[in-house]
Amino acid sequence: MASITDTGIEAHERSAPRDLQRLKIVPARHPWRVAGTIFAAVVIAITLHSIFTNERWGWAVFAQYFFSEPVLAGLGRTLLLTGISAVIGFLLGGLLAFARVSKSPLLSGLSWGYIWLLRSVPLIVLLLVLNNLGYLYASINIGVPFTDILWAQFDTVQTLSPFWVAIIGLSLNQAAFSSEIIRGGILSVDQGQHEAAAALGLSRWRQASHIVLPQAMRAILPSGFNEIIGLAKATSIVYVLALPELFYTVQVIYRRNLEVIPLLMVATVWYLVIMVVLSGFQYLIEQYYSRGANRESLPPLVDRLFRAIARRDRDVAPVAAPLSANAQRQSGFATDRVGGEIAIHAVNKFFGTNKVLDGVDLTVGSGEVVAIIGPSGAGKSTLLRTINHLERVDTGIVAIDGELIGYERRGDALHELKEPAIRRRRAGVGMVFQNFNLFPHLTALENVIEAPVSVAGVPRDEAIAQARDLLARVGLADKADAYPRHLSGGQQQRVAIARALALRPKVLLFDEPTSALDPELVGEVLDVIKELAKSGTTLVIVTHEIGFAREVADRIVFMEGGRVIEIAPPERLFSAPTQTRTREFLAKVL
Ligand SMILES: Nc1ncnc2c1ncn2[C@@H]1O[C@H](COP(=O)(O)OP(=O)(O)OP(=O)(O)O)[C@@H](O)[C@H]1O
Repeated sequence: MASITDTGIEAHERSAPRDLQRLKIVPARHPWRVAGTIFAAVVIAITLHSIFTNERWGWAVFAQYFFSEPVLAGLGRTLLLTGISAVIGFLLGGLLAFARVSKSPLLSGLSWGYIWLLRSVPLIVLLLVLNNLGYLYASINIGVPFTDILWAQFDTVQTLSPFWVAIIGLSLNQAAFSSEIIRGGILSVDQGQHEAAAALGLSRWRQASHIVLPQAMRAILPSGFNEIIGLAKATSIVYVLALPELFYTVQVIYRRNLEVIPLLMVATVWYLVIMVVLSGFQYLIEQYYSRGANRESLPPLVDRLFRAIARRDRDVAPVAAPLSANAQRQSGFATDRVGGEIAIHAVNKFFGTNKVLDGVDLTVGSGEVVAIIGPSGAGKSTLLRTINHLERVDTGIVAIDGELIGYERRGDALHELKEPAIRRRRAGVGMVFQNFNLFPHLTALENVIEAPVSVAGVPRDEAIAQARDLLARVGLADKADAYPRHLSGGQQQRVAIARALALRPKVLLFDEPTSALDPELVGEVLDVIKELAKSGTTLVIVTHEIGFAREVADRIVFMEGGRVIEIAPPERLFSAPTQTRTREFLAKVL
């Protein structure tokens, strides 16, 4: 009989691997794969043999012209046209993409019209029209339109040389296509990323450049490089302008010496070289933007190189800025914080015809911990999101310490504030989301310092020291340089809590902070929130963890159908609820 050891593993189960170790491993045979490989090798050998032994390919002529001066000059022009048009095209394309996704119908419409027009007109037609612009407009005037004021005047034909016509035509055409690629990348970024950035108070520009675009790049790069490779080849179309780029140059030569094939090979091999170089760049840039995107880490050397490029080494070297012994020992949060007072009065909110908040009144005192519970669809998350104005209310007011977050009172009217003002007021309200919404391309440390550096203007070194301290407090001192995808769900949520705390908020909102976690990870997040509850920060927690709500909250709010049904301290609400609906709900969940 197999014996049970102290570790609980039966003896025969432990001895089995030892038997297996003696066995020889025989790899599976794949005869068809071998046959296919031999066939492919034979085809390649025959092709190469034919190419290099058939004199008609004219390799001697090829060698004579490959590095010849006119060919190299043509190659230079091709590279210049590709490089300049790609840069202008993608910059203009980026502006068009942001205009297209903007909330201004005029900007969006203008962008749509441009893309529609330029994608419809064949490139060759565009180039020829631009080349004949001098016929339509004899001069280019710079001044004030519809007046006689004129600062400068240029002759169109003289100014627009074939080279500049080619640059303008290729760039305008490229912009239309690349804008759609960039828009696709922007749309691929999860909505939660925008919300997390907004909740941290990041400016529009910072959101776009540091949060959205780096993540969008993963979707943009493969199609973007396709476009650039296409552009490198499409430059040959400028032969219609008699501009001697690579292809036009070899055409001129073979018309003279009739060595068509060798000269076409000269152009082909140079195009192949360009493609190899571009593909190499594409690989490196794709690797750079895949930091943190995959579960697997990058090879250590590549990772170190990229960190050095991003000047992040000093941020993440675990021994360079060790945690102070004091911080290592700390497990709780400073208890001298002054929490904000939240006043929610007569708030109504519709989604279409669905009334999701119905006359909600609630005040939360400074430093109080309030848990909101209720059935699914009760409006709990929506109410929470109105507190930091991620959700606009239709009527009613939400104020923190007497200050309305999204509005300004002028006389009898509430005027909606512009984004920068809302962002400033939001800085006092931290938010932790159900799905964490950490920025996946930034390490844990970089996630935490993002708002202090870019919103509060804290010097970077100071922000890093504070962030290390915060990460230590949530038990993640050793994970500062880990990307979110390399952390467990519970660890990610604790980083999210550290990030929300980094701006020292007066109020902290938790939107079902443990719903996305496996049961064994829930405890570690709840422990951090319990510590926070003692710190004096006002906490509002939407949760389905009834036991936790009972333990941590000063008061429990029960909601249903968009209305607050009952508010009471936990000991009263759970033992003697006054409302029938509360009783029915608790009977189901307790
Ligand atoms: N962006 C939206 N557009 C339309 N309807 C929405 C939107 N967000 C929420 N709702 C609706 O508003 C109601 C309240 O949703 P909310 O997420 O606030 O509920 P909840 O109490 O937090 O539910 P749960 O516990 O399941 O998360 C639901 O009927 C939901 O379908």
